[in-house]
Parts: sequence; structure tokens; C-alpha cells
Amino acid sequence: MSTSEQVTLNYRFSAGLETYGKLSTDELRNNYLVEGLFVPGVANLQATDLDRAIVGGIVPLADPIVLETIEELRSDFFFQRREGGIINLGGAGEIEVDGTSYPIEKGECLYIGRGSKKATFSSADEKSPALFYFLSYPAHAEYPTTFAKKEEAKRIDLGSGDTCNERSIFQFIHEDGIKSCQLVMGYTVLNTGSAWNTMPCHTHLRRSEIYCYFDLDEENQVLHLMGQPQETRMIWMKNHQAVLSPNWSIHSGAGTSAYSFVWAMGGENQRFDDMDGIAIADIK
Ligand SMILES: O=C[C@H](O)[C@@H](O)CC(=O)C(=O)O
Ligand SMILES: [Zn+2]
Repeated sequence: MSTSEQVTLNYRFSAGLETYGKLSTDELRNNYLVEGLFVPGVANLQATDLDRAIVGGIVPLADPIVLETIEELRSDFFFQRREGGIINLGGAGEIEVDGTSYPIEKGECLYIGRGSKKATFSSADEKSPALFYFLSYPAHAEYPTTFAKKEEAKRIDLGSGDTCNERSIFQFIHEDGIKSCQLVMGYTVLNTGSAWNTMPCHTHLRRSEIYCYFDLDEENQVLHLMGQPQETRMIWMKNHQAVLSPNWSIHSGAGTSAYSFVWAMGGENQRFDDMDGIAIADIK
């Protein structure tokens, strides 16, 4: 764990294929669930061994938060060898990258390219602060820092009411959208009356993935499924919690009400449809 005044970084290492199925509920949660992501006044970063992702919550109050680099990264500045994606899940805010300001409201996205020297995060109103959900992966090339509104995302409507999985996917950082090295990022909104995300489910050996559920009230939870398709485990998840999905794991869930979730991936390719689908009848 490393701390500057405003930025904390915690390293976490997830159990692998041989172990996950033998873990207790608490052990499973400690390995894959990210709780307490959004901490008022700080950039709370969690580094994982899954494709070297850094997942974080950045919640500026009265003072802006500068995303300084962290000792463990051994870099001169945070984005020296990394790229990042941000989706705001809270009140209106602003991100300044090397002198350019990007106002960013709930549901909007900013990509920050490798080589960006200074990123500063602020909230318009500290009483309803921005909740910047942040994902970063190593990057080998520079792509321009780019902002996108929800209307600019590629929308894919999936599922049906009959199978309780009617939902809309909004793709922001992807092959046909905002360009990046390996980060692919967007969010999915469940229609009222539907519960299941990513069902039929899939794995993708070429990428690991992280989900962060949002727009879920205090009384409800999402029953998130992980594991190999024939050896699944469950994690009950609350609003604003994230969950790590290794490349061998499914990632799917059913909510006790409608909800949304940010999905983000890193790995060796970016083709969204490059998934190994699993027939519902084969899941155990
Ligand atoms: O690899 C792709 C990801 O798992 C998600 O984009 C799937 C998803 O949002 C959904 O089906 O609802
Ligand atoms: Zn996936």
C-alpha cells in the first residue's frame, strides 16, 4: 500500500483456476470483490495482477485531486506507460488533462492517452461529488485523450423480456469508437423488469474483465456469477462495488431490481464479439 496526500494504491492478487472453487464465501470475496471503491476526497486505486489493471474510484470534494504517480509504478508520471478510461457515476465534474478541461457528467466517458503528464479531477459541487470510476492498463502507444457523451457511444440492444435479459450496451472505448491500446470500456443498462446481464454468458481467454455495478438502491443487490462455466460461484454485490473476472471466468449476474454496470477489459485483443459463448444448458 502506497499513499500520497490524495492517492492511495493497494495491490491485490487473485486466486487462480486451481483454488477459486475451494474458497469460503469471505475468501472468494476478498479475492475478487472490490468494496469501498469510492472514498470521499481521495483517488483510491486497486492494482490487480489481471492484465495489470488498476481500478479506482476518484471522488474530489472541495479540492481537486491530482492523479500523481505512485512509487510502485516507478514512473515519472501516472500515464507515462499507461492509458486510462473514466466514466462518471456521480454528480457533474471536470477532468483537466495537460491544460485542456473536459466537463464530464454522469454517464459520460473520458479516455486519457499514454504520455499525458497531468490529470486533475474536480467536482462541480462537493455536496453531490463526481464519482469517477477509473480503469487503467499498460499502453505501448499514444492515442489522443478523447471525451464522449452517451449519444456518441455505440449502442447495442440485446436480450428480450421473455428471458429477463433485455438491456442496452453503450460502447465508448472500443475498436470502432475511442481508440486505445488495450482498454475496452463502456456500460450496460438493464431494462425495467429484466434481471440478467451477460446471459447467455461467455469467457474470453484473450482478455480479463472488471464489472462495477451502479444505479442500484440500498435494498437491492446483484447476484454475480464467476468461475469456469461448469464450476460457477456466486458473489452478492451492492451498488458501486466492482468485481474482477480472470480470463478463464464467466461474468454474469442477476439483480433483484434493474441496475447498470460499467464493464472494462484489457488483454491482447479488442474485438468485442471475440467471446467463447456458453449454452445456458451447459452451465453448472
Ligand atoms: O465481454 C463483454 C462484456 O462481458 C460485457 O460487455 C457484456 C455485457 O455488458 C452484457 O452482455 O450485458
Ligand atoms: Zn466479457
